[in-house]
Amino acid sequence: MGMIEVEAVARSFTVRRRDGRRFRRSRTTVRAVHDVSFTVGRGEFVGYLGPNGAGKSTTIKMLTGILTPSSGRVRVCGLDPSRQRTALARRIGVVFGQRTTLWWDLPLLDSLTLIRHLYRVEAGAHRARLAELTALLELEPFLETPVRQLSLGQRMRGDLAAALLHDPELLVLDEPTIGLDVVSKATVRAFLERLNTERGTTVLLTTHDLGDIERLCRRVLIIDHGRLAYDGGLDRLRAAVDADRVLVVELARPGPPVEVPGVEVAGVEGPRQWLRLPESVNAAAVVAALAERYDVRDIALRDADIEEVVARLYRGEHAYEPPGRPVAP
Ligand SMILES: Nc1ncnc2c1ncn2[C@@H]1O[C@H](COP(=O)(O)OP(=O)(O)OP(=O)(O)O)[C@@H](O)[C@H]1O
Repeated sequence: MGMIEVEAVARSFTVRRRDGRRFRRSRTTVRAVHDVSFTVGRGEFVGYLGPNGAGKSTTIKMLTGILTPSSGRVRVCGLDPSRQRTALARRIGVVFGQRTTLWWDLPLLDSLTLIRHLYRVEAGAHRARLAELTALLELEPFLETPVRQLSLGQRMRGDLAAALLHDPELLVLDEPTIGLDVVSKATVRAFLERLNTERGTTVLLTTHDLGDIERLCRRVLIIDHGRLAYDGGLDRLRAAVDADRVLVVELARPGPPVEVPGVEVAGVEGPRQWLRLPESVNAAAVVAALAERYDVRDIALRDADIEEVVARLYRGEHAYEPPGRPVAP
């Protein structure tokens, strides 16, 4: 059984639009999520990405029981989220980077204590877990500070603790590093990595931050216009969009495209040339061949970076086909 099971799920919204003329309204249907299927197994760390308005929040709301799907089937920890929302809340943790679940006017410690009653955690277990999370997230210096006075990074650490006090099997994160400084981001990422590898907590992470993805996710799902555009490893994502590495060669002087077996010149600009290296070609051999035949000033190998890969995918330059099921145009 998967920790998260999403089967042919769709969710649409009816929106009323006011026409130019007064009192006239027209209804249109927005398909926020359209025929999405995926399974997340226990212990996975999965990134859920897509451009603005793609349907990420709608999916997360269906997984946490805030929204009911228009059609299809959702199971999280074996439960139907919209029907068994309270039971599910005891088994999952949810953090929205843009808003806090902590009590604004109370010291952080009071919030974390109150949460025990919300989830009906036994006092001894709560005390132990609070001590553990306080150490891991370095909360000690600001436990007595009212939440409103915390920095964004401190507040996020507090929110993570709040979401994890009842030791959930699954943690769902919506933009947890948004607006954080470099140091706070690093702390949060290191913590999430430990949570997943050492405690085995399953994590589903929505983010626009590709650093989060590269650092943490072994698998990514990409949603675009409400449809799943990709489901696979980070490496396969890179490979699917562009298997080629690019060699940037700086020659002593401008000239015609260089000729090296197995290599295609993708661009020439004065003395600089861009060479595509298919995966099968050994970069060192190409560099050696170039140095032998040409007057080379500089050479740099550039890996396709994930940012570029995802951007291309968003622009639809690569269509993902789920196994056995072609994607409709
Ligand atoms: N309650 C709603 N009523 C009407 N339309 C909605 C509602 N919620 C979402 N939508 C629409 O559904 C689509 C998907 O929205 P959603 O918030 O899921 O996207 P997202 O991927 O989370 O985007 P972002 O990265 O900007 O948060 C959008 O077109 C949005 O306008």
